[in-house]
Amino acid sequence: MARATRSSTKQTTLTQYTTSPAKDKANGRHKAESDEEGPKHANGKRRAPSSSPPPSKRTRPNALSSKASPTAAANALADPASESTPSKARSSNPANKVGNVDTHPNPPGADAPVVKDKIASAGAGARVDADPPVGRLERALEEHRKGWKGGRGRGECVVYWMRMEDMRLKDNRALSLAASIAQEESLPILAVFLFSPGDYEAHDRSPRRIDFMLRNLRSLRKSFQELNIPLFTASHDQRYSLPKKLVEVCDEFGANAVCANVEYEVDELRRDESVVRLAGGKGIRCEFVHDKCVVKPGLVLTKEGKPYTVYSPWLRNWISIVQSDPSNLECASPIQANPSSLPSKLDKLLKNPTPIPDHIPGFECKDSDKMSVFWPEGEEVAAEVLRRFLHTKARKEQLGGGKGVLAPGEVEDAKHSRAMKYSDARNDADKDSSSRLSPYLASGVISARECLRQAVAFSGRKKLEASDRSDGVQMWTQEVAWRDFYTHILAAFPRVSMGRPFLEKFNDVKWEVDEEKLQAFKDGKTGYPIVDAAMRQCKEMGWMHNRPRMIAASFLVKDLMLDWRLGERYFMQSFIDGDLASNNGGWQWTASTGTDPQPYFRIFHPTNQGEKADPSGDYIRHFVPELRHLKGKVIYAPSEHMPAAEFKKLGYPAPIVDHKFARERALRRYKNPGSE
Ligand SMILES: Cc1cc2nc3c(=O)[nH]c(=O)nc-3n(C[C@H](O)[C@H](O)[C@H](O)COP(=O)(O)OP(=O)(O)OC[C@H]3O[C@@H](n4cnc5c(N)ncnc54)[C@H](O)[C@@H]3O)c2cc1C
Repeated sequence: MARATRSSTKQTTLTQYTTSPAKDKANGRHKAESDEEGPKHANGKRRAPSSSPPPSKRTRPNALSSKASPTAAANALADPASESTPSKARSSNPANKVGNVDTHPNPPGADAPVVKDKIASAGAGARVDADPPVGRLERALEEHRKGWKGGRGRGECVVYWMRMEDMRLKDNRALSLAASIAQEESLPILAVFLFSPGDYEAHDRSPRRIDFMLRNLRSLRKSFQELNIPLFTASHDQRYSLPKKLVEVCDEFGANAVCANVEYEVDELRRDESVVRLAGGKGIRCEFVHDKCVVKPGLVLTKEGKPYTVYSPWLRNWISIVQSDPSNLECASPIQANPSSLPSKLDKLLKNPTPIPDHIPGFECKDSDKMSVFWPEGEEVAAEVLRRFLHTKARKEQLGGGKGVLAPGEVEDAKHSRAMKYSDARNDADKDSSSRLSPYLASGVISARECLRQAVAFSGRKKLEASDRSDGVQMWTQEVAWRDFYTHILAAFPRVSMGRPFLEKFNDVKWEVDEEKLQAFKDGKTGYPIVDAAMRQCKEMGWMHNRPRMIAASFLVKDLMLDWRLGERYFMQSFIDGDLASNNGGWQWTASTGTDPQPYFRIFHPTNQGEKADPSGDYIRHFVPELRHLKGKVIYAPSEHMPAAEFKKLGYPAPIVDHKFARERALRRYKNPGSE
């Protein structure tokens, strides 16, 4: 019988979603922030980030009426005029249609207008922040639990609804919970995965991310089969009616209960709220549990009980919560196999599984073979990627995709491993200095808890410590915490995912509209070698080292003066590790519009940044072959250092913008949003 120990199936509930954000004046730091240009105070210190003005008025959350009918809830979710995450244009895919209203009115390629359409109004943003969807889901669950009078009594299974952010069997809270309910009710587990192209489209999912999802799902199907657990798959085009589809599947297989891990994007939370009402109305027990973050969003609060908006004090609080409550890092109970004899429908499904397609139409991954080498799928792979980070040395030949994250030739050396050297080397893009776990964490192929448990065990400490930035492992722990931080921000201030800047005062910053420059940026042809190497790494690997991500993002926003949302979107559409919270957080930090952002007057110099991020120049040489014969400093700014005729022979573009001019323009426009 599939089962798990209930005690370790952590089922956390929301503590508080406040009605006004903190005016947190504490001075937080983002990684690698000290080498930008910018005015200094007389004491030599750079100015602290400006504090973050909240949307002016917030109202108390409206408790959802317990009398709301399932249909009403479903209709509310399906209302195209509701403040859901705005969508992008892709095609005439029927998924774009809600009733007769086309939710994606712009033709593909018209990037600038599409981004405009993705921006919710200030009012809509403030309203969604005032009553965040995660709180609404929690309240719906509470009502559901209170009103629960037992299920159908004669159900045939318990459904674990897997989604694209929790693609693992190990340390999976919703799966463990499903297993424990199944054990109590003496029922088998059924795993369900519903493909939702409309959601992938609305969230700018990249074909590589979708391909990675499909590859992992195939690997998981085998693991499920070994446990006699059938996996049901189906594709559903109308994303707003996905809750209905799920409940139909539950009905078809006679499910008593359905369990899933919470996803923190606005649309997903609204969808799940609808699932609770629809399924509850049919006598199906519903459980959504917190799993993505180490500490549940809503738990790390200021003394005033408000969400933090600055990283450093948030981190201190986060660490003390993790240290004082070991259950935060506890592994969810392993599940056991289903009984050998299954109800006939499940038995049939186990023997004749529903298909996992090669691709999802509209998301064909042209370089799937290459991606499978760079980023192989599966839980064992993720575990080995983590092990190598902790135990093996950095390699120059691994700066690109090479033979992938599991390329042979690794050198075991726990004393000088990438983790041990992380404090000093994490910003070096010219070798594999970081873990490269982000694709696995973003798809939930490994849990953040597991990463931290392994890091603690490796360090020989008894508990998580993360205060010492000179200690590689502790420093890395703080990076994993950024993932929690940005998810907490998304949960508490959901408007950030609706195109709204966290610092509303920067909403009016004037952006350029320049398709040619945008294209040059995407193609890695800006004439700034470090930016071009970064953008070509993105094209080549579907991934980028963190430092080049920051440099490239800064170049788009502050040098080209193009809307940060264009870059946010392009990264999501390109990366295999696309995660809405981290991507949005990274872009808003760089654009100086986010929580605890890079102050607007500190502008990366793309040439100096090249020298810092790529001290050997090998990163540029690898990704920009036109420059592979250049030696010394010339590689960071060839047009400046070489005679014009020599430079021309390289076949490499001259800079598409003058940095000095661009810097002054950015300072002007940020200082007085709305002005030229
Ligand atoms: C503009 C921009 C966009 C970004 N978009 C994404 C994205 O879509 N998905 C994504 O996972 N990360 C994103 N990041 C964060 C970061 O760049 C990547 O997580 C990191 O480069 C992944 O490499 P790694 O796994 O080797 O990281 P490591 O340095 O080994 O860190 C370990 C893990 O910690 C987490 N992490 C580290 N730094 C950050 C950070 N600044 N913010 C959030 N999480 C972090 C990641 O899960 C990462 O895998 C973005 C950063 C910027 C500046």
